Amino acid sequence: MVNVIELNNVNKSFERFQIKDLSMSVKKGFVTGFIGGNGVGKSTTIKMMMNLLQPDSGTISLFGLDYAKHEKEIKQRIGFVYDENVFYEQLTLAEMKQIIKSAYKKWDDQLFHHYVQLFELPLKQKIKSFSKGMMMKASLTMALSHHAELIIMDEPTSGLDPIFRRELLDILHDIMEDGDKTIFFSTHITTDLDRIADYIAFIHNGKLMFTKELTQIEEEYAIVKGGVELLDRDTEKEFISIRRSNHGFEALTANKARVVQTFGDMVLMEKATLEDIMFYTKKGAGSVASFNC
Ligand SMILES: Nc1ncnc2c1ncn2[C@@H]1O[C@H](COP(=O)(O)OP(=O)(O)OP(=O)(O)O)[C@@H](O)[C@H]1O
Repeated sequence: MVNVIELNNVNKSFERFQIKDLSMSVKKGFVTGFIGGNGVGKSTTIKMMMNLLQPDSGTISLFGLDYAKHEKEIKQRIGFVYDENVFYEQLTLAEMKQIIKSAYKKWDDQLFHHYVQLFELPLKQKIKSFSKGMMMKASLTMALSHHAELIIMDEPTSGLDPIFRRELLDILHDIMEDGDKTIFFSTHITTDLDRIADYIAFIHNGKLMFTKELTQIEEEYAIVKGGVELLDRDTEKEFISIRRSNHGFEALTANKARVVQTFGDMVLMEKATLEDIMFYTKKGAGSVASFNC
């Protein structure tokens, strides 16, 4: 399988935060959701993928090319949606389009007008008067109008109402139909990913915890519930972190099969959502941890 994005041993330090030895790849022809809590390094990673920020060390390549020699070619092939306004606010959408259009060889006016209509965007209204949702729709329209092979989006669904979020996911789904496109996007709204993602990349405190197929996550992870008398120094090792209450414990495992071996039918197992995985990983922070509630 071809990788469209590859990061190898990437490090980036700010005063109070570090991306640590991050290696990850994004597969061509699939949707990868990039998840993690607030301030864990998602936007920093995406900015490095877009060459808006340079790593201190490590390598980054897109379509097998590096930015040092091929920046223009790479940027032509990417549709980028950023969670901040990147337009000139004094301009109308029609005027802004003329500027963006001139930067792309494969710009498609017909496609642009298709999305303008679909998203019900006003062409002649100044961008400064756009709502957050309209701004996101305008950003998407620009990103989708030049036949990009790779769509990279930082929090595209944040600030959107549930109906448009769902519509957006349908549009992304349609874009994937031809099999050649790749989508990589960060999100806090993990339930969106159930609808569309093939792979999940999970980052925590600047470290990549995993990139896995969504189906593999479902096979490996589970929430386990049982009585606290089942827990001791050995059995606790089965869990990423454990939540104890007066009624018993609830814990996240990344190895369902071993939990069955260890506990048999003395515990209950439920599907772990991506939110569960993020929550328990944060509580565990790398080592087995218990917390009370
Ligand atoms: N230019 C910068 N200078 C110093 N610190 C920075 C800079 N950019 C980001 N940071 C810090 O790096 C950390 C990670 O930020 P980043 O924006 O990558 O997180 P995120 O995962 O996208 O978070 P969120 O989901 O809240 O947007 C934060 O603590 C942030 O304050």
